[in-house]
Amino acid sequence: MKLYSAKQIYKADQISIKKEEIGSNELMERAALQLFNWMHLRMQGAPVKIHLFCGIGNNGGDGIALARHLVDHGYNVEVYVVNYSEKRSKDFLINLDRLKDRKVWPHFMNSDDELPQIGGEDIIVDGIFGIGLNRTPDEWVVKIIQHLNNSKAFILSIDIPSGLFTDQGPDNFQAIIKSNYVLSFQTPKLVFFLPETGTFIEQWEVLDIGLDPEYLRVTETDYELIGKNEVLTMYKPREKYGHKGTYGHSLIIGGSYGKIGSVCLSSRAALHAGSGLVTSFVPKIGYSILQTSLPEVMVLTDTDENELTDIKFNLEPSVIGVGVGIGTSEVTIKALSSFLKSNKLPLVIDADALNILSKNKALLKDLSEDSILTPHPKELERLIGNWKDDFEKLAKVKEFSKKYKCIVVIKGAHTIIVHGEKGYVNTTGNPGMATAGSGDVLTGIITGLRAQGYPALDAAIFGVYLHGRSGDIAVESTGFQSLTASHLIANLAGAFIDLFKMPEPPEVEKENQQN
Ligand SMILES: NC(=O)C1=CN([C@@H]2O[C@H](COP(=O)(O)OP(=O)(O)OC[C@H]3O[C@@H](n4cnc5c(N)ncnc54)[C@H](OP(=O)(O)O)[C@@H]3O)[C@@H](O)[C@H]2O)[C@@H](O)CC1
Ligand SMILES: Nc1ncnc2c1ncn2[C@@H]1O[C@H](COP(=O)(O)OP(=O)(O)O)[C@@H](O)[C@H]1O
Ligand SMILES: [K+]
Repeated sequence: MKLYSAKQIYKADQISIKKEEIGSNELMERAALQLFNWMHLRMQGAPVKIHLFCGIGNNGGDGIALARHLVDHGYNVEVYVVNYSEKRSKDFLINLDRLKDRKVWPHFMNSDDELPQIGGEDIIVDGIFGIGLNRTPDEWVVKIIQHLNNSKAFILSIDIPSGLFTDQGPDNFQAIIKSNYVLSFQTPKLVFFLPETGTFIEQWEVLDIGLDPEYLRVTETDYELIGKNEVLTMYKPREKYGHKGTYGHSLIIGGSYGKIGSVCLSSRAALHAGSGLVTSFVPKIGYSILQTSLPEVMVLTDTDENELTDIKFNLEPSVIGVGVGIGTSEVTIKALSSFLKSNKLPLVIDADALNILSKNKALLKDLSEDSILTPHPKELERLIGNWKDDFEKLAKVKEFSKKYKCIVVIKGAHTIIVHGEKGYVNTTGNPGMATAGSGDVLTGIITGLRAQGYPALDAAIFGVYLHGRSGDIAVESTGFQSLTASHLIANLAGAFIDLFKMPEPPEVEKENQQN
């Protein structure tokens, strides 16, 4: 699913109005009806108090139009206009008049002097600012926003939590509504998925207001949301006459004294991801451990007992996953440096290999083309330096990706895969995956996919999706706390099978089928 910028949404808006020969207020009416239907379906006329806080732009206009529908259906409504500017939008004014026709008089708020009382069981509809926010709100508006956040009421935001910029980082975190639910028009916004701003959204849903499908289809976006539909097109079926050679050979290079487990996890994950053959290259200390715990995996060893000192092997793998558990000792840095200098094979680079690259930036130019780097936030910071907000981070990663012709997997709650100017935002995974070794499993999965001939970008995107999906399947039986990295491997099979599961029909349809 594409993630459109505010500029693109406004463009879609204009094109739709022109093509359909409708007024902009008709589009607002569509939006308001969608909002109303969503609420009405869930509330079924319940006499709960609904406080609608509306700005003076089109987001506020949506709120005012929604208020009219709620009033028409007998809901218990209180409307407030947060009067932060004299420049009221045309469609806001049209809808304000329509509301007044129903003898509903909003409270106009020009300061934070009189903040309304809001009960814990009430509902707040947040229509103060939408995607038109272009500067930090005034202090008195921030106070109102704080007042709403401090209430115990359920907050439903129209389009985007008020105070959140669509395409830039926030400068005042106090000025943002903390939404329980966001009903976002046509497209979710990138900020819903970034670590700094994603915390302002508990749940979101897209309402289709029928913006011009042609424009939406042909318009390229900087970011895409990755779900099942997106990865299904990448999936490579197994061939009837395929043999283990068809599905590639993964070489996992890693480990040091006390950290052989990471290599076990990566190697096992590569196998479960479908790699035809898997070999692990470890210090001697890892030999018996791997041979006993993973009979399917072949093992090569360094000349040193405890750490990697000389990475040499007599085989031609399809891809190499390097870095898990290697440490950053001088000898290992040397071994990795000379390996990278001579290597031409595709790479997946993780953990301490990334830390070594960070300390020895000259090595970055030795990476084979389309190498996949999988840093967690701390490793990323070492690699690209710190950032002022998530947008600066993304811009820096894009530059890095272009400069070194590599793919960067920014791991986190919504992992983002960056390739040049484009970012792919993953939707699977859960906080249970914040556990030791979880990243080692991801390295193995991506390596295993790359071995099977998936292009680098597909391997990174599909690998991240599968990793998260197996976490989501695992958590159903482990709970968040007890999920371990090994569960992620055990449930990878389920993640593959789930790709081809038909979606469950809604309950209503199931009942109809039975009758
Ligand atoms: N596009 C679509 O498909 C559809 C969109 N729809 C809805 O429209 C919403 C966008 O509406 P919008 O453009 O009127 O902007 P909105 O967010 O209401 O802000 C209002 C104005 O406030 C101003 N302003 C900005 N920051 C400020 C600040 N800190 N303090 C004070 N003032 C500030 C700024 O004007 P300025 O003062 O800069 O001239 C801005 O224009 C969108 O989110 C959705 O809900 C639907 O109706 C149907 C179809
Ligand atoms: N809250 C979360 N939601 C979803 N995925 C998460 C969350 N926390 C961590 N993960 C995933 O778990 C993995 C953790 O990787 P990493 O920090 O390298 O772990 P380790 O070094 O222990 O192997 C990443 O793939 C990350 O995206
Ligand atoms: K809003």
